[in-house]
Amino acid sequence: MKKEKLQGPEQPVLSKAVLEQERKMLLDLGNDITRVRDKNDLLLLFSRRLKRYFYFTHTIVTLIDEKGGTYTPFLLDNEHSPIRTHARYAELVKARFPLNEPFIQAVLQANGPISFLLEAVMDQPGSPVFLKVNYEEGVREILMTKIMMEDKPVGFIHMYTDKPGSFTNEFRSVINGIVPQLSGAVSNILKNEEIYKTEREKSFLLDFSNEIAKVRSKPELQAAIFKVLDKTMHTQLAMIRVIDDDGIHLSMFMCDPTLFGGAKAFEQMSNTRITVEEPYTSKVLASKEGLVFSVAEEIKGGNDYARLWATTGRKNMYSFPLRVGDRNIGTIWMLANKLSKLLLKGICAQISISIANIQANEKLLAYKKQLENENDYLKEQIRTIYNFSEIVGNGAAMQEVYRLISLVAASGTTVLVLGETGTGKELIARAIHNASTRKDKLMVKVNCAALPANLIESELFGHERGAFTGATEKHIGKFELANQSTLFLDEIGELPLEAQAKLLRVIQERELERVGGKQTIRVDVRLIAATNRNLEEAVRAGQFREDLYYRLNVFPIPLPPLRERPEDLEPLANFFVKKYARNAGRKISQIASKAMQQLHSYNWPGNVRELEHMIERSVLLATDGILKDVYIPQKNIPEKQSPAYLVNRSLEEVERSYIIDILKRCHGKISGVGGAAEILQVPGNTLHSKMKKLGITKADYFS
Ligand SMILES: Nc1ncnc2c1ncn2[C@@H]1O[C@H](COP(=O)(O)OP(=O)(O)OP(=O)(O)O)[C@@H](O)[C@H]1O
Repeated sequence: MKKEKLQGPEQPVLSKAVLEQERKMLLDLGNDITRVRDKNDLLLLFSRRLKRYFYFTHTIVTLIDEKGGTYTPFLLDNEHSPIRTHARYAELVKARFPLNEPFIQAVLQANGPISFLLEAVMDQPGSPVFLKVNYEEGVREILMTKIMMEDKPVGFIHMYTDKPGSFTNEFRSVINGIVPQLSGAVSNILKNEEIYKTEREKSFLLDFSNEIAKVRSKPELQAAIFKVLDKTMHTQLAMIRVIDDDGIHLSMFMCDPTLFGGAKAFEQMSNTRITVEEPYTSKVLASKEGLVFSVAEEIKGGNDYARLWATTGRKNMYSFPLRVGDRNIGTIWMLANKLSKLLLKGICAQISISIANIQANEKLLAYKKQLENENDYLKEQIRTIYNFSEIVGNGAAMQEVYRLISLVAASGTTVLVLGETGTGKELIARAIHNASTRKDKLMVKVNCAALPANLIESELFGHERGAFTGATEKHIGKFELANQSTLFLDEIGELPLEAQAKLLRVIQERELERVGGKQTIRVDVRLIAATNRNLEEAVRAGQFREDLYYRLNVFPIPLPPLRERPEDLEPLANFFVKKYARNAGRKISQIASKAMQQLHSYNWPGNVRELEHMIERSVLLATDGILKDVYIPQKNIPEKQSPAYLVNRSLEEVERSYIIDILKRCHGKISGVGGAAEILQVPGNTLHSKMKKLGITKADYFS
């Protein structure tokens, strides 16, 4: 060590006047300190007071870093410091000076203020550069004293003069007396700063948390992160990597592409899929509160990434594990000179939750999409496998019908199709049959309403030759015909009570005897019954056996009337236009919107059958390629039809009105003596089919 001029710390003998001076100064300073709001004001007041009594150029306060090892400027005298214009000033005010060098060690070991001639110490090995800089600006001597807090040095007061010898005994004695007060003030400032910083950080975190709570998607999260890093942390995101579902790999989740100015190396790096074992990543993931990598140190250590980091001019790479609870979900990387740990910790916690939410949301959306696709696929499958292609209508009501069909079709369960006349009950029965294992055999249909009461049994169960008058041949009944297939009992509600009892027995026993026969015949028949009647009411009215009702009502499929599924009207109308235009060899491709409106305004008591007939008629009457007119039934049709009324009506309409008229006259009796079929001179069955074709229901002739 070069020879240095050490003054004090021996206690000087002070005159009364000096003591008085010191007391007054301490008092003044005490008052000042209570008024100080800004930390630099403290130093200014201190300098000004002191300058009233002593000569020196300027003063600064440095603080020892928390972790020790260095000290750094804290309070600056921006008014008087001669080095403010020095080229290295900006560097000096931010610098960290090591504590383990002889100059500052001498200060630490001294029991009070200690002064040095700069010339003597500035060139010593390890001496802080501010000594030389001050010397270059004309400063010649420095007086230093420790600031103590709870018996520990926390910093230093530096006082400088351009006139060696300025730091007299009196001066040093006053400084010595002032130090405890100054320490208290510095300590208050530090505490206040800490509180203020914490408050500010908390408020930033609150703002960020509010912002991030609104985030629903990755781009929104990116915007929120970029904003907080830029505005609050004054840094940029280098990268966020998230751990893949396999728990091993990490993929790039987000980065700020502007940070490295589109460097190829970054692109390469971000596209590389790394694992949790990658040395840096594993260190970060294992760390409790993140790691800071010094860019310079990393370059020295041969870290290739660090060369890229250095291009930003920032000193450190901050990396934090992204965690939700105890689970690591990724890592975040930011380049900065200095970042607040508390703030980083809070921000990373929020980012972690947000990423986890977005991932969960993305998974949910993907799952939903997959379910939707599966649903579409299954619907399509149901339609193709079960061949519902001839059934038109895709509205919610029909979807439910298709679902029920697909549930029941493969089983042998008895099905009861319920719905108004013309809603498509037979179509549904066929669809069930076609989707069942019995599809290779024909479905057998019996219309229970169309059979004369005395023939029903024979029709269903067959008869032996000579069983009754007219039974000249053995007759195989529909049940036997439908063995290993499906028997469709249409209009089951019309079955006479006697036949109901027999039917019940066959259903229960799965065996029958032909009328007039002795032999028991086992049958394997799947039953589908349909009715437009309210069977429960019929049971209550004693018209339908309760036990049979329960046997049939195993799996009911209700078919909604057309007026309750208007969404199906247009597809159905278009379907029938195509069908009947093709049948008639006509080129009609669409229905005019006015006609469609008319269709929608009608409430379709005869349901799809009525619509079908109306379209068939309209197609035949159409004059060009667009169906402009539909023939909606007129209400209040006069009882007596005048010839004028018959004008412009189709043959079918006239036929329909005529049959209804006759049925009305016969009080609804179709076949037998005095029945409509007799008057019209056609067999009962023929009249029944005709009525069905023309959509004539009981409502027409009983009204
Ligand atoms: N969804 C539909 N898609 C295509 N055509 C349909 C549809 N529903 C009914 N139809 C047609 O309407 C007409 C009447 O249908 P179906 O005979 O099945 O009705 P229903 O309910 O059995 O009538 P009823 O009670 O009078 O016996 C048939 O020509 C049928 O093809």
